[in-house]
Amino acid sequence: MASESYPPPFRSLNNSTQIVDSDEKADPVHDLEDPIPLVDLQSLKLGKQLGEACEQWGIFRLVNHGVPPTLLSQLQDHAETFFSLPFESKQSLITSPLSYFWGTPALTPSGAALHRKGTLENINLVEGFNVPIAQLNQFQADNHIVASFSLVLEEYGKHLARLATTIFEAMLKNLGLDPIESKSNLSNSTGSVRVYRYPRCSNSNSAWGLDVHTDSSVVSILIQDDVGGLEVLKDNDWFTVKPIPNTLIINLGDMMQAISDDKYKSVTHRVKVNKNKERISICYFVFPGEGSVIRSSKYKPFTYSDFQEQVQQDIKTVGYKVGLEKFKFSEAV
Ligand SMILES: O=C(O)CCC(=O)C(=O)O
Ligand SMILES: [Fe+2]
Repeated sequence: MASESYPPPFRSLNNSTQIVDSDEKADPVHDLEDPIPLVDLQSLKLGKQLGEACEQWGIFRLVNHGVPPTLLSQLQDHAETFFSLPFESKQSLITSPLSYFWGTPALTPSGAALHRKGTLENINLVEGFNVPIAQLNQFQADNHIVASFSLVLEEYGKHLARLATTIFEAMLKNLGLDPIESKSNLSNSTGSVRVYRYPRCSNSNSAWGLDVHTDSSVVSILIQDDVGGLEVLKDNDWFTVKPIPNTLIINLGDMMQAISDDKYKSVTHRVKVNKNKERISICYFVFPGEGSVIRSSKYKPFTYSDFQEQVQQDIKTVGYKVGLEKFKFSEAV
């Protein structure tokens, strides 16, 4: 892979003079066959499988999801082609309402990278671009690589909206929540796709692809290539989310944890970089509608924009996202 495709600070990551030490980071990771619960979208037992996975893990693997395997492989091929373009071309080709970023997954509402307090010595080894799906039709793509990628993303976006709605409705049913009252807590017009590339890094202990975090979304829907690196926390143990072709990974985010009154978990996860291979993943995040208030017994009523504002402020001042804790009834704001 031509190193000029990488953001400049990533170009020395495979420098052979770097010390390569053991593969293990501080905490051990369980590398079981496939620990992640499986949910079959076509199964009559969907509600039961889903409820258990959401309560115990906050993440599950979705099968029989109806996204054609050809579409999934097209997405992967387009992402590889795009990321291998020179860094400067990627910066100039991705224009508003899309945005290109690297070094952090934290973005401002307009899509610019939001660098944390005390950063640069502490960057995440990731580059990507953000695509607000509802605004994709406003994107002027003059370059043919980007234009054909955006058509594939538009097609994928329709499947993602369908899946997010189906899963959300099944979760509401499982929680015994009123589907009409809770409907606005998921709005597909807020959906955005992030396409990521994680560089390979000979010293994979030196930095993370993505630091430990929870997603702020209602749900996130993720596909990954065959490299692996995503790890999730359950009951103080880390587990690898293996790459399994044609399966989708569904993560619950902070909004869903609050909507469920803490019955469901917003899963804690992180991404490790690989010593030998770069990795591509494509993630969809969907949020409550604008002005939609989340009410529960654990948290003060809040909207997603209240939450997002608080997160941005915390990243700038404390250096990390504090998250739902800030909205707990017992917390002083
Ligand atoms: O790349 C991945 O596997 C996960 C990405 C992720 O966790 C995120 O964007 O929030
Ligand atoms: Fe995440």
